[in-house]
Amino acid sequence: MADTDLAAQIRTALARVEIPGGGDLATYAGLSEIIVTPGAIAFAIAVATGMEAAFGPARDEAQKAAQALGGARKVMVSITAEKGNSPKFSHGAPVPAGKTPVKGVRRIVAVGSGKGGVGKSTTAVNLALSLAAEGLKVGLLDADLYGPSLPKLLGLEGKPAIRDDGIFTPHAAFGLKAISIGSMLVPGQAVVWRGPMATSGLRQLLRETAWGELDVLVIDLPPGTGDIHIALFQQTVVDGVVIVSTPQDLALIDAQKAIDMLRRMSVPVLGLIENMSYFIAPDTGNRYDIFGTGGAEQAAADLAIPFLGPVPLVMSIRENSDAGTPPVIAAPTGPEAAAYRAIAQRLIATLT
Ligand SMILES: Nc1ncnc2c1ncn2[C@@H]1O[C@H](COP(=O)(O)OP(=O)(O)OP(=O)(O)O)[C@@H](O)[C@H]1O
Repeated sequence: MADTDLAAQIRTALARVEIPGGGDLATYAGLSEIIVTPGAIAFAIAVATGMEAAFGPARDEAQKAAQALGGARKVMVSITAEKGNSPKFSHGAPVPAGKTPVKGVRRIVAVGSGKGGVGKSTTAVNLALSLAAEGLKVGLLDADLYGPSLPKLLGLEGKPAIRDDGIFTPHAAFGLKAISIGSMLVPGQAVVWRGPMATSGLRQLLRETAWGELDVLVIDLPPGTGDIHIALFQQTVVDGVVIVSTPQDLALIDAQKAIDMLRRMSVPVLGLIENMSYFIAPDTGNRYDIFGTGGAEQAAADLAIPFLGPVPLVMSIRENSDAGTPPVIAAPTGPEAAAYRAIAQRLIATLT
């Protein structure tokens, strides 16, 4: 059945779900678009602030109705308090209480960037693998719900298995436990979830995955600062964030914004990684500091954050990543692997 037909069938079924105050969910103005992918069904019910609990039974019924039609798909129905009515998280506001850890996970390190395309996902994958190479049990979560790249970078195939109790079994990839919303989409399909659905999707990936016991969970964040970041940092104990930047970007205006947000939300900034820092010629192996040296250290010092190290600009990083074999696995003794390993070691020292 086409995804749109299934969405329409679900909407029809929601006509039998009563909502507080009379009426049914299908015609309720707060019902979002119903998103259907090969692995998931997601929609949100926007309610006035204070009405969240009253809508609980309607949500549960909606969940059942969607599950009955959705087969093996994972159903995510979230209730969200209407934006206009909810308290704003504004500059200088105190961080809300209620951050909780993730069961079985000792440390959470998120990888972020001020803007897109700086190599954040590539860095997150190779950093996670380098932490594993230091003997840690490592998980990797692709929280870049709008542009998931983990399936490609790790060569993940197929959807993650879902247990009878609805919990995801993560993929095993080069010794990591990995999960990505991208695995639940068909290739080329864009995620068009609006804020509340995206944050609820992230919450489920984070909390309803069988991580087992992990020393560290690395989270690949979306670029910039948005709903996903705020939701994650409000709800979850994150040990810190690593910021990836490129030398061209070292005015660091965008990174500065990300750091400001982290500080306001009381999330430690673990340090700066300078990606595509210097060039290694593929033929001679010679190093060229094409952007000069010392800029990143200086920028990190200006921002009062630790400098975790540079990663060279190497053709093989792109080629191996595109082929689904991370560079630290493809060439474990190469200069790129050494760079990621040095960063992982500094990070471990920062965390312990
Ligand atoms: N050090 C490097 N040397 C060579 N190529 C690199 C390096 N780091 C990343 N790349 C390449 O740059 C491109 C962008 O990298 P990546 O997808 O990791 O960026 P991103 O910041 O996560 O992007 P997005 O914002 O889209 O999620 C990819 O083609 C990747 O292979």
